[in-house]
Amino acid sequence: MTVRVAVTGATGRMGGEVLAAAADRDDVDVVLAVSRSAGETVEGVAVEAAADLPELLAERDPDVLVDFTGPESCIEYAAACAEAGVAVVSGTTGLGDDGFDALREVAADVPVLYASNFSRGIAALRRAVREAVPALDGYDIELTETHHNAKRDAPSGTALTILEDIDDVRGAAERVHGREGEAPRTEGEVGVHARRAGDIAGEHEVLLAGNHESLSLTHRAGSRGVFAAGALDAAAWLSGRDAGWYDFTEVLE
Ligand SMILES: NC(=O)C1=CN([C@@H]2O[C@H](COP(=O)(O)OP(=O)(O)OC[C@H]3O[C@@H](n4cnc5c(N)ncnc54)[C@H](OP(=O)(O)O)[C@@H]3O)[C@@H](O)[C@H]2O)C=CC1
Ligand SMILES: O=C(O)C1=N[C@H](C(=O)O)C[C@H](O)C1
Repeated sequence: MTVRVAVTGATGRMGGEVLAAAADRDDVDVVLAVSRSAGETVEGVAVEAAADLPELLAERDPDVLVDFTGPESCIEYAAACAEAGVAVVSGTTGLGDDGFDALREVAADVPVLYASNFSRGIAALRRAVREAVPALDGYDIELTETHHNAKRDAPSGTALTILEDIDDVRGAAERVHGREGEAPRTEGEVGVHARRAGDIAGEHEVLLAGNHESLSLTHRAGSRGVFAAGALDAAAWLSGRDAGWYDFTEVLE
């Protein structure tokens, strides 16, 4: 079955990657691509006005919308999907508690699959972290993420997800964002470091150190294509499901 896909933020880095990845697959068909500035063609797809999204959803009847945009637009576009009965796959980060609450409201009406990272490698890293942290009780933990110089939010959505994983298995910890001046480590804190440089697609390292040893769990995305592929796998998986909140790990099971 071919899943009819709509893409928001079509002129953005990830929007373009999703359109490029979709062109190489026969399980998805892009029926709509929108941007705040209509008129461009991206990967051979004509980009239409995001302001017309409600009407365009009714007219093109996509099964799933794939959204990599900004926190405000993600919620606006998802609300339009709730009205139109269109499922939502979103990887937009920086949503904050209010944004997640709003997205969960959308999930009362349509299926919503959210992931701060659509790579399989990060899913595996998260499993490894959840195993390593309790196995290395008392070890210091430092989390470092590195991204391109145009990224808006810090720390990355993936870093926040990994921090939640650590809290889940070890109990809530104090997070120390960078250090400066007289700043000795306190027991149990997790150091969090965000680097921004060049066009790095995304790197995350969890460092555990203690007992005269250290363990470093590192993931590097070689290109944004890995995220686009995961998001389209999620779209194909989500189509036709009941309204509700879904996780990328369910796609990988
Ligand atoms: N979960 C994952 O695996 C991944 C998540 N991301 C996340 O995806 C998001 C987009 O990243 P990226 O593509 O690099 O960013 P870009 O800035 O390149 O693209 C985002 C696009 O979203 C649209 N947009 C941005 N702000 C607004 C707004 N206020 N209102 C309406 N539209 C807006 C714009 O598209 P237009 O002008 O066409 O409307 C913009 O080009 C980020 O949150 C990033 O963290 C990125 C990679 C992987
Ligand atoms: O903005 C990006 O580029 C990325 N954002 C996501 C995040 O915030 O974790 C995922 C990926 O690392 C790329």
